[in-house]
Amino acid sequence: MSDDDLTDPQLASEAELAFEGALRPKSLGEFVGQTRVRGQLQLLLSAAAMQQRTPDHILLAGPPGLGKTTLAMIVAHEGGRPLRMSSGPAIQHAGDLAAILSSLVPGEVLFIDEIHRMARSAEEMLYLAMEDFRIDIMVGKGAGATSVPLDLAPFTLVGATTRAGLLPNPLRDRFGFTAHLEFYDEAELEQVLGRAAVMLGLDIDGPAIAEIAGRCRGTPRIANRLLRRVRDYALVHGGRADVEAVRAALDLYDVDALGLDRLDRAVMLTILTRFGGGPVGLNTLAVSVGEEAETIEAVVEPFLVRIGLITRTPRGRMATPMAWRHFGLVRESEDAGATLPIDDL
Ligand SMILES: Nc1ncnc2c1ncn2[C@@H]1O[C@H](COP(=O)(O)OP(=O)(O)OP(=O)(O)O)[C@@H](O)[C@H]1O
Repeated sequence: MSDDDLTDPQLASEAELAFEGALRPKSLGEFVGQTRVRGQLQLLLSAAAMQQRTPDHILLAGPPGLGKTTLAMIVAHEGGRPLRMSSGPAIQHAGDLAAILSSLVPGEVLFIDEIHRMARSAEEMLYLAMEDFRIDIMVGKGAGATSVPLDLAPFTLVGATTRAGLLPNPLRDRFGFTAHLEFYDEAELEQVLGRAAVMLGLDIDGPAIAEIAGRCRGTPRIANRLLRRVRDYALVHGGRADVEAVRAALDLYDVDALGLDRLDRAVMLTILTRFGGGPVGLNTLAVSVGEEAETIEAVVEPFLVRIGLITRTPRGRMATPMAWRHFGLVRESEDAGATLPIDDL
């Protein structure tokens, strides 16, 4: 994706990485929202500190951009522990994992992002490492191969996944605590934005913050990204970041009042105007929009379903009454696909 793809919750670029790093909350107290998860983590970390032991292994599950990496950093920071960062795709052999595990220092926090994408052989090595702080290393090949046990320093594994369902049960069961991160509500996003604006030294008013919060799809990463574009807009136009500036900046980047982008709108308008509101099957929809079915299913649809613009039925995707209203269209009749703008009625 490009840096301009403002509503993609995945991390975009090196520039964004640096920007995010500067805005990341450093403690649980600074971390906005996710009240339940924060309380649970606080308890887990405090109990470990009181008993002077490494905290249990933690699994953070949830969609991209909701704060999993940030929480892993906080777990290390709150306990004054060093942090090692890796990711599933970087661990393609058991040897990759053995190299990391054998060099951990006592109490270190090991963060593995996208842990569901780790190699199967490494996963199996991780079971023993998590349970007994030990791994077996195979030395030699064929009939002469022997396994040599290696003791590890006690560590806390923090795994992050956007696809908790893909993790094998033996791995999932070895985490002492699983946190399910939820999308943020608008009040929480306003707090995220307010905090980021202060850190950026941006002069922005409350209504402008609320306007951005409504468009960022419940995701702090998108909130911060939209704020960056609004800051640019205010800078170039030499004005304050007020509601007008937010609307102008986000209209320029094709992010509408609900946070829909160009592809979301193409999908919705296809369902509404070409298929009379549906039901329409995924593949037919994908061909009509000119996009991969997988992209529609994994990226576009979850958000449209979540905000109530479409429903999934056994016969395909259907637009809801809210969708007709949002696009200013009405369904002409049950069996006809044609639509008329509300203004024409
Ligand atoms: N609760 C929060 N309070 C304030 N800022 C947050 C919060 N959660 C996330 N952020 C901000 O959103 C950005 C993205 O968060 P983070 O990288 O932790 O998400 P993630 O869930 O790890 O995403 P991915 O799965 O793509 O790695 C960070 O820059 C962070 O500043």
